[in-house]
This record gives sequence, structure tokens and C-alpha cells, in this order.
Amino acid sequence: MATMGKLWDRFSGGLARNGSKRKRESRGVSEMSSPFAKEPELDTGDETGSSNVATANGVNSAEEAKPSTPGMVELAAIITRETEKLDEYIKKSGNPVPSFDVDAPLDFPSLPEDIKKAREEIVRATKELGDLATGPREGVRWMAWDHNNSLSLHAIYHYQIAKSFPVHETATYTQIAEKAGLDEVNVRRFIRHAMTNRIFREVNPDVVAHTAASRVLAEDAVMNDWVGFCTGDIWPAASKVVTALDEYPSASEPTQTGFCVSNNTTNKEPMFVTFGKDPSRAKRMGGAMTSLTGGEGYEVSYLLDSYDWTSLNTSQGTIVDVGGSHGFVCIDLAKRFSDLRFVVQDLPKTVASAPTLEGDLASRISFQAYDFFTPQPVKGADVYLFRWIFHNHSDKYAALILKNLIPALKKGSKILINDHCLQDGYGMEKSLWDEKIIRSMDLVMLTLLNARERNAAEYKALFEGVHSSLRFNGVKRIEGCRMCIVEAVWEGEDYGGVVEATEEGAN
Ligand SMILES: C[S@@+](CC[C@H](N)C(=O)[O-])C[C@H]1O[C@@H](n2cnc3c(N)ncnc32)[C@H](O)[C@@H]1O
Repeated sequence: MATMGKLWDRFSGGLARNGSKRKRESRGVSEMSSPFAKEPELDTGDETGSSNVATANGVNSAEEAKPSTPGMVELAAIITRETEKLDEYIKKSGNPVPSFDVDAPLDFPSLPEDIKKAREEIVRATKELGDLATGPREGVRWMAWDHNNSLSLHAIYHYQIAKSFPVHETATYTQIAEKAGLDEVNVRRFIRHAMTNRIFREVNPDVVAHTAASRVLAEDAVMNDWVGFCTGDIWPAASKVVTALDEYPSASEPTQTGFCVSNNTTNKEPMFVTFGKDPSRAKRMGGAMTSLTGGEGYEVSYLLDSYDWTSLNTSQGTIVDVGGSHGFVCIDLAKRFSDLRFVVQDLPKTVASAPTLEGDLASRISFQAYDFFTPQPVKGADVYLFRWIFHNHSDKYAALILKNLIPALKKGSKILINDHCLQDGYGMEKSLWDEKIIRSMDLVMLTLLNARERNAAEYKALFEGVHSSLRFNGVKRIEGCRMCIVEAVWEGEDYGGVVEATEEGAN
């Protein structure tokens, strides 16, 4: 049976790339001693996004509300220009050209920064042009039918239709129906709907062949888990979010979610407990998370490269990785910085299954069973790191985690959060692609856990709401990375007294 710890471990994801580059405010932040001081461009949460600008009576003026949409011809020109760049790069680099064909590459090759931007611009501009050409009324009409994509995908997943015939062969609807154990009429309608999304194609009347997208479903186990989790668990839960909100408008308890309503577990248990009782669902969610976070932009190297660990190493600092799972972040840090010491904290079952370390790593990294809703036992560490922790919690519980940390902090202790960070206001103008994904992730967090993604201002409010001596330093958005680094510093007195951080209670 999957443990709670393992399930939490798998539950992470989402995206926040290409962040806004905001200058630090003149409130003394840059003079403070912070590893962030090396990095001048931080999102300090003090500025509001342009879409938040309101008049004195709280109503946006018509001028402010006017969107700045380029014309259709201008968009078409952007698409042509950027497509030429991308196409030229792909051909010159000898990569196969993008196609829907069954043998087409399933992912884009790793692209240089300018070509990556060209690709993003094509996706943004084609969507914008398509939306303009569709028109608002038609757009809304068909948007409200988006769940049919989930329906055909769910059926293909559930009846294993993509695996029902080899990827380089064809099959009739009759043959597929026989294999799937479903009647032919329904097989045909699901597949023909999926074809509108380029999943399968009909090569002759009633004869089906694979496409690149159906090959993904036939061959990629974790993508299948992703589809199964999204259509089998998230989708029914999402349809109950409004029901849950009607009953529990504060949306702060993980036992009062759309997920709980759809699973008849309201006020009984949160999602992770439900999944802990069902190994197949737990395994599927684990695969789904692997599919999401295993890709480009989630590498731990971004965290290692984008923070001033060197200064901490020079002062032989101690890092506590709260909810650190099996310590893989600390292991990577320890390999690169020889004088840092670490305590990896997690729930007892996760700690019990942690790998046994040897040699230098064993002498510098200790594991400790700890529940972050109880007082922090490691006093006076230099950094308390929370990676993929805060987005799993509503403000109420995020604040509780911080409150339990305060009695352990010494003056200057840093709280480091490595997680998503929403753009201030609305970030669509910067990157529709990123904005759509992170906004969707935010809704998924609401659906499953009553948890949330946060922007810089919300992180700032979270810290300041917990204690006036917790000073928010800002959010660092890392180019190419889908996660951000959020930092706060404790400026109050040494609450717990400075003691040897790795000694107390660590094993
Ligand atoms: C999404 S995972 C993140 C793991 C790791 N920090 C990383 O970067 O991948 C969340 C982690 O928090 C742990 N966790 C969940 N609830 C906890 C609690 N109350 N106290 C301590 N750890 C907890 C889980 O066991 C899991 O390892």
C-alpha cells in the first residue's frame, strides 16, 4: 500500500516560467544580507499587475479595460516570421520536422533560447488569431463543451483503445470494439471525436491508423497515468468544486473539496488518505506526477544554480529540508558544497524508507521524522527549505507551518520556498502558454486539496500575516525553470536560542 509520504512526494507540478522582471523596491531590501542580494531583479510583491489598476471608486476605467490586441494580419505576420525561424533551426540542426505522423518525434528537441521564444510566440499568436477568427460567441459556445475532450480521452484510456492494435498497423472499428469489449457504435464515436484532436486518423472508411498522439497513449505509461488521473480523478472532482464552495465558501479545509464531494469523503478524509487506501489510484497519481514534473524546467539544478549556496558553504551553514522526502535535493547540494550540513525532515514512513547514505554524505546529512504542523525541533539553522510544500496547502495551513517554525528561528535564519509563483495580476500578455498552465494548476489545487498557487504579493502577505519580524525578500523567477525561489528572513530575536542545528533530535 502506498504511504501518505510517498503520495505527497509524488504530488507536485505546475509551471511558472518567464517571470516578470521587477526591480527591488527602495525599502532597504538590497542592503540586507541575503543570498538574493546578488540578484537585482526580484518580484517583491509590492507592485500590482496592470490589470489590477483601478480608479478611486474601485472601477477600472474603460481606457484601462481596453485590450491591446494586434490585428489579424499583424498576428499572421508574427506567425510567419517566427515559424520561419523555428523551421530554419529545425532543418539546419538536422532534427525531424514536426508532424502528426505516427513516427513523428513526440517532443520538441531542446532549443536555444531565441528559438524557444519563437516557438512560444507561434503558439501564442496562433491561439490569438484562431480566437479572433472564431469570434466571442462561438468561442464561448464551444469552450463550454471542452469536457468532451476529457470524455473521449477517458474512454480511450479506460478501454485501452490506443493499445488495441500495433502502432504501425491499422484496425477496423469492429476489431477495436472486440478488443476493447465495447460496442462498435460507441468505439466509433469516441475515436472519431478523438480524431478531431489528432488522436488516431481514419485512413479508409472505418479503418483506423495511429497518429503521433495516439502512439503516446499506446506507449507512454506515465502519460497514460496522467490521462487517467486527470480524466478519472480530477475531472469528476472539478465538477463538484462549486458544490463544495456553496457549502464551504472559505475553501480552507482539505476535507471540504470538490474531490471529497465526488468521493463521498467530505469532512472525513483528505485526498491523500483516500488514495492511500487504493494502491492502484495512488500508483496512477504517482505516474501522473512523474509525467508532469519529469520534464524540462523542473530540474533540481535550477535551485542549485540560482541561490547563493557558496556563502552558506563558506560559513559552514546548516540547511533543514522540511518535507524533503528522501533527501535528493540535499544530496545534490552536499555533492557540490562540501562544508554544508543538512537535516532532511519528513513523515516517519518516508524517513524510514530513505536510502542509507555512506561516507562524507552520511556525516553531513541526517534524516529526522517530523510533522511540519508541530514545533520545529531543529533550532537556529541558516536555511529552512520547503520545496513543493506550500502549494499543497491553503493559507490557513501554510500559516500554521510557518508558525511552527518561528520558535526555532535565529536572527537571520532564511525561509526558502521552491515552488510555483503566479504572475502578479494576469500574466497572459507575457506568456499565454505558461499562464494557462499555472492558472489550471491553481484550479487543480483548489479542486483536490483546497490548496493554492500564490503570487509574490500573496507570499508576502502570508509571511507578514504570520509575524511582523518575518520579512519577505522577494521571489526569484528563473529563466527556463518552471519553479521560483521565494525567500523570507527572520529579523526577530533568537526564539529557540542558537544551538547546534544538526544535533537536536536528528538521527
Ligand atoms: C510534494 S512532496 C515534496 C518532496 C520534496 N521536497 C521535493 O522537492 O520533491 C511533499 C513532501 O512533504 C512530506 N509531507 C507531507 N506532509 C508532511 C508533514 N505534515 N510533515 C512533514 N512532511 C510532510 C511528504 O511526505 C513529501 O515527502
